[in-house]
Amino acid sequence: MTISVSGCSSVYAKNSIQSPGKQCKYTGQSVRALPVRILTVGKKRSPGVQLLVDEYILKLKHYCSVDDVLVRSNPKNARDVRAQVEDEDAAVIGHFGSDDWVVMLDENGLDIGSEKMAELVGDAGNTGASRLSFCIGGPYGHGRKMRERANMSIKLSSMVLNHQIALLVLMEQLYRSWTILKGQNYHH
Ligand SMILES: C[S@@+](CC[C@H](N)C(=O)[O-])C[C@H]1O[C@@H](n2cnc3c(N)ncnc32)[C@H](O)[C@@H]1O
Repeated sequence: MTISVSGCSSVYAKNSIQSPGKQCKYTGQSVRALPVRILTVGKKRSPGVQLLVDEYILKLKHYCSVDDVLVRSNPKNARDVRAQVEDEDAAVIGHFGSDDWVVMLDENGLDIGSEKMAELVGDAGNTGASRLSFCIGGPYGHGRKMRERANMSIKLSSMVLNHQIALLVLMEQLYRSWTILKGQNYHH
């Protein structure tokens, strides 16, 4: 099942007190804030990345709760890539509730801008889901089961990113999304 993330307006409200930047269809409306869970497949994180992750979790806590979960890469020490990806899929999917709205991060996913990302966050609150989950794959990406489970797949760039960099870009875009939804002066 997929959702549409179209229809953002980029009208700039010059006379607004908050002087918001580009807007989306939910700007100024009340949006149901689903708790967010981000699952990243990988090994131990670098301290520098962890500092930034913690900083964005603090920023995001003004808007929604954020659960940052590191899923161990190759959890069963499989010897071939296919088995490794299947094991990683199973480990990640095991963290999802049946009513999670799951967004898969993938370099071949849907190319959306920041306003549409804000709409994705707003739309997720209207799906009936109880949590918005994002998943970032391991060194070989996601497998078939994850692709079947995900409600949608998005790209952050046309370039392939290291999973730790993908996590940071995702967190910054979630923060940006909330400032767009709230009409705050961050996104220009
Ligand atoms: C090192 S990449 C894996 C690349 C691998 N070629 C693959 O098959 O996906 C690890 C993870 O980071 C995320 N990622 C990397 N580049 C991305 C991009 N441009 N957009 C969205 N997610 C990306 C994806 O979740 C990917 O599974």
